[in-house]
Amino acid sequence: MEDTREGKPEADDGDAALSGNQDGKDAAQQEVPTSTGLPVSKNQMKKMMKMEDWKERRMAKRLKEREKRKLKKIQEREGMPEVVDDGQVRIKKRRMNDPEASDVRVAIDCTYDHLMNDLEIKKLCKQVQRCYAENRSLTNKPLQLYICGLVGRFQEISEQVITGYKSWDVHWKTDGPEATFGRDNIVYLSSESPNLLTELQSDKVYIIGGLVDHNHHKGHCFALAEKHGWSHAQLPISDYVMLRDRKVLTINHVYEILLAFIKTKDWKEAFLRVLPQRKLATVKDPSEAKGESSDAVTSDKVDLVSGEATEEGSTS
Ligand SMILES: C[S@@+](CC[C@H](N)C(=O)[O-])C[C@H]1O[C@@H](n2cnc3c(N)ncnc32)[C@H](O)[C@@H]1O
Repeated sequence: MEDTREGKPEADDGDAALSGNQDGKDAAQQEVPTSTGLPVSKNQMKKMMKMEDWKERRMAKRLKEREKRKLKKIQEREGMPEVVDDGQVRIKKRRMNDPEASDVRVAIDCTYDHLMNDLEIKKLCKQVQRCYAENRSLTNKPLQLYICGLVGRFQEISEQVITGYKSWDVHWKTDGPEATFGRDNIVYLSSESPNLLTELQSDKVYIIGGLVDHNHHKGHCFALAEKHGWSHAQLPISDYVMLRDRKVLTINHVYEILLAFIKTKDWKEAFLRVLPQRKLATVKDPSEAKGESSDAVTSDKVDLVSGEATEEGSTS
């Protein structure tokens, strides 16, 4: 079994960091605000970022191994070609202009710099990177992936954490969604919307809020869509599966669900493919789903373990 302790940074010695002279703090010990509102020293923030880095590397390694196993299975089943380049074996990746690519447009709206600290923007970059990797995977049919708001801290941090992002096969945009696509073409995705998404149309652009906020800004994107008069919709989760807790998903899970839906044309299959087992409480019978309309929107606010109504929590 993999030794997950390998390369793990030292545990947070926040107490030590805080035990210095509080009056004469040096630069490294100065406090910086966090999204929780609790101040932490620069040292602690550095350690948190290091720990985060380590977790991401470990996760990336696992994902890579999982992807390798997945691809091997596909190759065995479908005989997908491996491209041999300078003696290196590479797996051919999908491109957005492949003949089999979808013309459905999905954009990640990265205009929320002002609501995130550096660590959260870094997580956003990683989730965007995951969306891109999934878009290129042979297991999927690529969507037209747009990334809006490539300016400011999002751009600076992307440059630090994503090697070679400029040459990615995505549509990079500096403006926000309305300036890029026009008000009438937008469907902003939000778990708070009372509308359920049923189909994906090529004349619309489906916007995912690029906001990693651990739900500190609950309902922010929905309020924004309402304010600007943009159409909005939530994924039809409640019609097909019951979640253990909240239905606010990560950016990459939302993107992967859209990819899976484009591939399978089946929402239930898309949710089951993407949502982690631990998130699922139960799977609905499709006949139950038929005829359920927006009433179903409220049904997953019932905790299936306790049977009580829950306040949606936050991890995204
Ligand atoms: C981590 S969530 C951000 C939550 C944030 N508090 C907000 O106001 O949107 C990232 C984005 O994923 C999309 N999203 C998450 N769960 C969703 C759901 N159940 N249905 C539709 N979109 C969802 C939304 O576009 C959301 O802005």
